[in-house]
Amino acid sequence: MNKILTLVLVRDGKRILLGMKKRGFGEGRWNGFGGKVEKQETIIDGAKRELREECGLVSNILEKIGLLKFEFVGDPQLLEVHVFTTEQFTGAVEESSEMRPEWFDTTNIPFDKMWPDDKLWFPLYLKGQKFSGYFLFQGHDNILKYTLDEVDDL
Ligand SMILES: Nc1ncnc2c1[nH]c(=O)n2[C@H]1C[C@H](O)[C@@H](COP(=O)(O)OP(=O)(O)OP(=O)(O)O)O1
Ligand SMILES: [Mg+2]
Ligand SMILES: [Mg+2]
Repeated sequence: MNKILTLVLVRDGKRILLGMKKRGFGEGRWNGFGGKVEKQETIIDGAKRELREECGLVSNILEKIGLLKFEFVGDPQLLEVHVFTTEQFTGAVEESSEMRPEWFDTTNIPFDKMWPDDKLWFPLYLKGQKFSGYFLFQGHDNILKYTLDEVDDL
């Protein structure tokens, strides 16, 4: 069975909020906010919870914009990441034990310090296009092959 995760990208006009991952999977990389969906919660509730836990923001209006599947050579379990965005949120941005948040201009996204797939699908996200992708990784730095499609519905 796939491992289900969420990823939330917070926008404020031309700025995007990213977090520097301080520990665990993806440590040292900028990313949106998210994580594992727990057994008793829906995917969207998991996304809202992770957003609140990791950067202090509360949003009840998350738009689903992408579905990304990741496979790692030698690991039979696929990661299934449900990607959301929001421009409507309350609360104050706060650093958590997992993430150090920072606003970036959308013309200055730090792709060299992000997961390597991000530079492939972020342009679709930034132009408002929904997407679905699959990436086969060798280790955490090399994409061996991938597919990425623009979709109307997720
Ligand atoms: N390749 C790639 N690109 C972009 N984003 C991601 C990946 N792989 C990923 O896993 N992710 C995203 C999906 C999630 O938002 C995080 C990974 O989840 P993680 O933060 O480790 O899970 P949590 O549940 O928050 O962690 P703990 O609370 O258990 O420490 O990265
Ligand atoms: Mg997380
Ligand atoms: Mg978390």
